[in-house]
Amino acid sequence: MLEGSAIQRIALIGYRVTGKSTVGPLVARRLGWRFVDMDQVLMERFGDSISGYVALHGWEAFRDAESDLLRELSESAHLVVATGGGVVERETNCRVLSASWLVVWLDCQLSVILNRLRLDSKTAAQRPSLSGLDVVEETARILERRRPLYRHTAHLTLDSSRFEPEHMAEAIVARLRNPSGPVDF
Ligand SMILES: Nc1ncnc2c1ncn2[C@@H]1O[C@H](COP(=O)(O)OP(=O)(O)O)[C@@H](O)[C@H]1O
Ligand SMILES: O=C(O)C1=C[C@@H](OP(=O)(O)O)[C@@H](O)[C@H](O)C1
Ligand SMILES: [Mg+2]
Repeated sequence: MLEGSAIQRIALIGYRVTGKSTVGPLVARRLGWRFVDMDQVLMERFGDSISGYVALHGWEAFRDAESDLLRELSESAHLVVATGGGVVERETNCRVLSASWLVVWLDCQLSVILNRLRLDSKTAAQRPSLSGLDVVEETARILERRRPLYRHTAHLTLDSSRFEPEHMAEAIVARLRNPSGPVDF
């Protein structure tokens, strides 16, 4: 487990639409730290949407770029990062995160995820199909596979189906200031 005084960076992990990109800036603002959304940086590097890039180059190329960026960010201090939902697909990423970040898993109920996926305007450009299956089947299957990876990698878990973004940001800051506090909300 990380020591409180050693925590220099916070990573938000979790499935698509669990609120990583929404909660991250709220945490950074409270701490006076920098916020980075990995998907935004990757789209700037690609000069393309995630959907456009994956259609041309495939998921492995996306995962390579994502892993390179995570390693780069792991050199910085006073940083809050919203990862992409698939960052845990690479074991090396999980090891890097657990070792040198305070990792917060935003968990969420399947029904809420499906609803947010349908409503969120970023879905078409930033969340291309992972499997070719229909979205309900894909989400259920991939969530089941990833949940143990998120759980294993995280130091703190918050239920994004139950809490508002501001409330979760508050809980994350409280955990940073008191590392022996509760690990689940
Ligand atoms: N705790 C929450 N309660 C209600 N809506 C939320 C919550 N967190 C995120 N949302 C909404 O869900 C959508 C996806 O959020 P986003 O931050 O982009 O998720 P992620 O980065 O995890 O994919 C947005 O429309 C956002 O407003
Ligand atoms: O679930 C995934 O594998 C992905 C999630 C997306 O990010 P969000 O979790 O912010 O939607 C984005 O990184 C990309 O489409 C891959
Ligand atoms: Mg996001």
